[in-house]
Amino acid sequence: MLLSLKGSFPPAILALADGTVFQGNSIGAAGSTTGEVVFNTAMTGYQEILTDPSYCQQIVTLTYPHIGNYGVNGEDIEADKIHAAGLIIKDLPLVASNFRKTATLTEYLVSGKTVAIANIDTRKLTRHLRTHGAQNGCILGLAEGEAVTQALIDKAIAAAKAAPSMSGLDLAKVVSVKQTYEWTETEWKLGAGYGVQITPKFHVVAFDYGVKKNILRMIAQRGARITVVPAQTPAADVLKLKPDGIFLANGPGDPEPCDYAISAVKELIETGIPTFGICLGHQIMALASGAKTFKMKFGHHGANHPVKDLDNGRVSITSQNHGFAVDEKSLPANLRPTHISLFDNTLQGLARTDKPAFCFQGHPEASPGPHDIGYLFDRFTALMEKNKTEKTEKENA
Ligand SMILES: NC(=O)CC[C@H](N)C(=O)O
Repeated sequence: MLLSLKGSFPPAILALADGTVFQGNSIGAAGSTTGEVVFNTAMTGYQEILTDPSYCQQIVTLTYPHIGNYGVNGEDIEADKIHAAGLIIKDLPLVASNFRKTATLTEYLVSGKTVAIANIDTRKLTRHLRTHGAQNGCILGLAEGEAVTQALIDKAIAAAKAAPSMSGLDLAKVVSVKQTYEWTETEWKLGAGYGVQITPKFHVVAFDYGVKKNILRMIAQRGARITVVPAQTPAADVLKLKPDGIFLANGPGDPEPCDYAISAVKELIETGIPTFGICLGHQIMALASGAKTFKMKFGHHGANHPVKDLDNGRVSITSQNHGFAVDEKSLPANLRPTHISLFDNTLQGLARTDKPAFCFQGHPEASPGPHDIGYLFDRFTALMEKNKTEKTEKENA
């Protein structure tokens, strides 16, 4: 199976910045791409991963060996285009089968102009990244009839070395929407597809730092209409929209240079409007509260990460995708740890002790991944409900 596949796809080169070279086959667009090479251990969800804006300028290697076996469809997207800079896999099965399939993975990668490489020893590559840390890489996908030469290998290594470091990169404002828009779509149901929120109780303003659609769906499902605003929207403009709740989205890059977001969030939390942050949003909330973030060695990317809720000892299996984390030693007195990773004890959740604001480092919307920690969306709704009731009582008093 693998032999026939190898014969039908042109060669490709994967070079890491430290000079390590792998050779495989090009299964996406021909051409070259660079980015930070990270590994993701999820067994399914390659389409959601490719379209997750948090993967902007990252090349994703999937440790699950068979990728592409259920093709792609029009529903499993987390954004309107592929955001990952490239894809690295082991085996592309010859047959893709699923009742929702509209195209094969290869067709999707080619139409999305995404460079991808298959037939790579992804276990070896992952061990390398775990030992030496995430690093920049380059995939060179050759055209039909082209052959690998030492000059091309040298070119790929040079491109990997020249790629910008993820530390210090503000990518939230790059991927963010430029215009405000309204969102009412709810969660997917078998046989019915996505629904629409027609009787919203709450109005949520969501900062788009690179938001995944399933987050918006899960908030809408719980009774909200959402106004999604660009990453650089000032706090005053958000307040004009009279939100019942504020949501801080996930997003790519380093949170530290996002000074516009940090100052807007600082101001908004002070107003007492319930605020919930996910991933980059979690890091921004921490920075806005006075904590610090740091770059991890190889980050957390997968759908099998155990996280402990420190309030009740409950362990959830969670979806994760981050390369930075909040430094526990830097927490101010009004920022309380609520969750930790059981893989490496890094911080996974925080809550303000003085304001109705909390955040989570992993991905409660999963997509892909288990739904164990979906209760955080209910917590956000409960905070909005409480705040609304208190406001009405005050007005009526
Ligand atoms: N998924 C995210 O929001 C990622 C946040 C941030 N870019 C990180 O890598 O840590």
